Amino acid sequence: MSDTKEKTGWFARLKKGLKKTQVNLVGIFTGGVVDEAFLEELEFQLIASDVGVEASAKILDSLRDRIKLKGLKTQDEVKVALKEIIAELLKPCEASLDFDAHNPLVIMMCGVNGAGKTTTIGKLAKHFSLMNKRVLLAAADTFRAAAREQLAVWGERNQIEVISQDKGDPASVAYESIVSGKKKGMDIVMVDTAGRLPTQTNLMNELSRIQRVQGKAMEGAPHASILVLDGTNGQNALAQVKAFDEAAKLTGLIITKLDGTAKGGVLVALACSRENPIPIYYIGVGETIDDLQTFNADEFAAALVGLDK
Ligand SMILES: Nc1nc2c(ncn2[C@@H]2O[C@H](COP(=O)(O)OP(=O)(O)OP(=O)(O)O)[C@@H](O)[C@H]2O)c(=O)[nH]1
Repeated sequence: MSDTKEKTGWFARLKKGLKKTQVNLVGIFTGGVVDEAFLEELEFQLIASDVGVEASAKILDSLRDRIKLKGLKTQDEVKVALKEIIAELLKPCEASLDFDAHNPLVIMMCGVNGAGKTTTIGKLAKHFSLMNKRVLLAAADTFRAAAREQLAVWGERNQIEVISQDKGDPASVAYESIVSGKKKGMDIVMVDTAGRLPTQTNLMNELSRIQRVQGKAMEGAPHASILVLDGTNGQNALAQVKAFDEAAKLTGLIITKLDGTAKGGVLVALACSRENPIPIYYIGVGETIDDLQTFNADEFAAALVGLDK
């Protein structure tokens, strides 16, 4: 995830992944004049990319100021300014996990059904073990047998230990995994939880319980409480963040499937949705392990408007 060659490869993948979102946004930069009609069309396309009405208005205000201040004339100049404004808005969301803060670092993943939790855990576990971290997985999705099996098969293939219980209590799977992780000197314990909808009150309460119980196994656990969001959900992500934050005290987000959607602008909406936006740890633009990378505001903004870094 670090050297320049890998980074270049990732940027190309990110740009390709965001193609569907880019198409409409980039399509309006035809080299014509920068007039009111052009700016209104740009605002419309931002809204269509799920940037949201408020965030789009904010971007356009800043853009108009910059056009005046810097005397921008061409659409190319406006595109660069647009990229800079989006990058500035996204910057507060940049964050990385602090692997040295706790031993083990306990990470809990939650989200709606099919958001990509289990596959993301698999990709991250692999990334972490390539960083020479010892990883333990807790299959606290006791609801769906297939999810447990998916994690078990994956763990076996990658020589990563997975703790699970047949029809067990998810909170106790999480608890026991942390105790075991401490005993075995693991660096990271990752807890998978069952998919649930914000409207399923009993399941959201269960998530709160899974979260609370971890603190009994280790002070401050889970140290990272991550909501995995399906990028194709667009603006619905905002409601999911609110509900899961209330239930699981989120520390960060991972946004998957940005390759399958024209709604990639939702990251800007998330960044603008509150004064202290929830950090974005990783984003996913495909099915392979290399398609999940740390979130970088500059790269994302450039890829979104179809510019090079
Ligand atoms: N195209 C694409 N597909 C992805 C990405 N991330 C995950 N997926 C796919 O999304 C599907 C659902 O992923 P899962 O990991 O099973 O989702 P989950 O959240 O664990 O599902 P539940 O256990 O039902 O809640 C799988 O087919 C993944 O391969 C991504 O970034 N891009």
